[in-house]
Amino acid sequence: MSGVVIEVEDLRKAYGPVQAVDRISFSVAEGEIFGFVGPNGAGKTTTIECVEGLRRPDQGTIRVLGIDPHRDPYRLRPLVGMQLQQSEVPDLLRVHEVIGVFSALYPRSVNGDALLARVGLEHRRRARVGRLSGGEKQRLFIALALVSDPKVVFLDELTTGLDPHARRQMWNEVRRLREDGRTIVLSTHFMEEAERLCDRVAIVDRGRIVALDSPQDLIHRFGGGRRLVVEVAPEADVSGAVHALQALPEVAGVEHRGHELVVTGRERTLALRAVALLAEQHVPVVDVRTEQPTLDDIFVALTGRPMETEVSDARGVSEHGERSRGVAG
Ligand SMILES: Nc1ncnc2c1ncn2[C@@H]1O[C@H](COP(=O)(O)OP(=O)(O)OP(=O)(O)O)[C@@H](O)[C@H]1O
Repeated sequence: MSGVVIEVEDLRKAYGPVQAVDRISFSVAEGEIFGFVGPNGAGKTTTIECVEGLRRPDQGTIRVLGIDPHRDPYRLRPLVGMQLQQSEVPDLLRVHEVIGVFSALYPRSVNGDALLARVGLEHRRRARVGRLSGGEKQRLFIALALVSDPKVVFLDELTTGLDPHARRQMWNEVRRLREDGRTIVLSTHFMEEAERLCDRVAIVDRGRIVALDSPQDLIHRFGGGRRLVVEVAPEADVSGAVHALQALPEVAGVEHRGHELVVTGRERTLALRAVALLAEQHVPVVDVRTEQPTLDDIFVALTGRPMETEVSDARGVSEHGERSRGVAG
């Protein structure tokens, strides 16, 4: 199979008039962390669930480990791990009971206690699911996805609703899955998550992949290059310096905003050359900082609009709301 674990060609799925997935093609290599990033309703879950065999596509071919998930679901099932959504595990069950129930679904499963130790939940073995914190629940869901010791793990919005600390812990868990030699496919609303975690990212918008590459290459290709922001003294006359900067081969553009000069370009030497030139021109510089483009910038560059994350924003607000109520009360 030459290291390709997942191959998807021309996937399409509509719900009535809504074309949720519109001609999506991609492949995932063995040992890769592959991410789908996009706003609510972009089609991430539909794509992942078609690949898992949980939803039937209207069109397209899918192979996971060489298996068609719709023709041969029982052969595929033990080879892939799927993270469940919160609501799918009864709150009253205890952690070890949930692991037991899931283990019974597979002909071969890993030791439940070893699995709980692996995700740092051994001390919560007898806790009821409803008593777990958000981060603990997500670790339980990772454990459940690993019950059959799968080669491929799907994680859909694993960190939505978690605080930054728990989110970072989750990232480490996902990295450890890759260190085991597994292949991971995840979806996220969070550009930072995709940037930090994924080897390659498919940016999805309105049912289509609008870009697919490593985060670094996407940033390099669509990020608009480097930005140097130079704060100058209020009394400085910068008109001559602006012209001189524009003449530098490294410089693509110069914008004068209040007391700041924003210098853009692609070369690594941009900052050094620009600062040296300002010194030569005796421009009094107060502060210099460089700004790197992010995947958020890429989304804007590709779609012409910012990535609105209504669900995650709404959850963020309610999280803060709960926290501030907790502090107040
Ligand atoms: N079972 C369904 N029935 C009807 N429409 C659906 C169904 N599932 C998804 N959709 C619609 O298909 C589109 C894609 O939804 P999908 O859940 O795949 O996107 P997503 O990128 O995962 O979004 P989110 O981040 O909100 O989960 C949306 O317009 C959604 O409303």
